[in-house]
Amino acid sequence: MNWDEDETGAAAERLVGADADREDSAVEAALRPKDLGEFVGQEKVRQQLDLVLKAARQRGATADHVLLSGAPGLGKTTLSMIIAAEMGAPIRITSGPAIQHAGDLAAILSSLQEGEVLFLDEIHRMSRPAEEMLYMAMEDFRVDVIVGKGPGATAIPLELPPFTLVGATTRAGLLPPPLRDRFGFTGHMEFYTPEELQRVIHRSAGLLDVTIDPAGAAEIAGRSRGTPRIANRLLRRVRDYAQVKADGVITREVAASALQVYEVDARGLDRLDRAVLEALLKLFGGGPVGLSTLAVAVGEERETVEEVAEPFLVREGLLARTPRGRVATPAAWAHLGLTAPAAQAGQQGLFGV
Ligand SMILES: Nc1ncnc2c1ncn2[C@@H]1O[C@H](COP(=O)(O)OP(=O)(O)OP(=O)(O)O)[C@@H](O)[C@H]1O
Ligand SMILES: [Mg+2]
Repeated sequence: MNWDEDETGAAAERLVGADADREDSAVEAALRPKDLGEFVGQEKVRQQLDLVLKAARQRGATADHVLLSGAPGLGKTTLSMIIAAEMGAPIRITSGPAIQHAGDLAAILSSLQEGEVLFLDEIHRMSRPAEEMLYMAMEDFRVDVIVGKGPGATAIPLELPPFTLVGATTRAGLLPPPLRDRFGFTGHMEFYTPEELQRVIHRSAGLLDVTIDPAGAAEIAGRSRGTPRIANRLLRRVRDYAQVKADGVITREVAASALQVYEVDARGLDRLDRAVLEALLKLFGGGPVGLSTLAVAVGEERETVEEVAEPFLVREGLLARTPRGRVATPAAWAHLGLTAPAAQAGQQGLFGV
């Protein structure tokens, strides 16, 4: 969806990138679960949302505004569509960056039907004036439309039908508190467990008419970085391989060979991730080393290393950011099959081991 925005080239083409690429956008519609029952994992959010929606339905009311926060590819857009489907309501989809002026938002709000779901993706990227208009719309179902300019400008109040705002953000921390407070329910999406991803993969394989055995699904799940979008993408690449090189059936061996071809390793690290780790271990003895030095060593921009490779390495407990620089953890040495030098052993206290 946002492959051409604030992303480096390296990030945009990554097989293990969490943002949607063009192909994803085309096939995702077909793979999206249509109701809460089909939605895999996220037990807590699902249960809570189920209650919110059931209660609203019983009262014959419009559901409260919902905020969904979580990393890219975890199912925020999917869940917003499920909310509309569960409420039997139409859905209007827009995004923060698409709303440049308060007038853009006023136009959307004033054309909503009663009970409609308004999905506002990347809500943290909305302009300030639009955000303020949204406060009033969410709370009082009313907006003030400003007509004219300067001293002669007048505010014309406009009543809105009750609607449900579903906001999505990858950065809940960036939302101003007044906006956050106006949501009746906030769902925090977590990364998926390998078992949950396995279920996602089996489900998608069924829809794509691909034969896969449980071990094959487990192999792909383990490399999908806790993210259904990546799981679905890897499944499609493995399917290509299975079709060309094997008899079309995805087994553990087929999945592992395919992902080796695509340079996605057993833990979901790709070439860039491994290059960063290898430089850190082999050239700098595990660190600490400054970000700029590390970036030069792998021939990448500082930002690419910091924003594209590091977050996952940190999440996986392979790399730590310390005030003195980047440091490899014992798990990093183990993952690359290398032995930490003796001096490194003394640093292990850093990681509580
Ligand atoms: N719980 C789930 N069960 C099954 N499939 C899922 C689930 N969550 C996400 N998916 C699949 O993952 C893909 C990405 O999901 P979605 O577009 O909803 O993510 P997102 O959180 O909106 O990402 P972004 O932050 O990039 O907008 C979809 O194709 C969907 O089919
Ligand atoms: Mg989305």
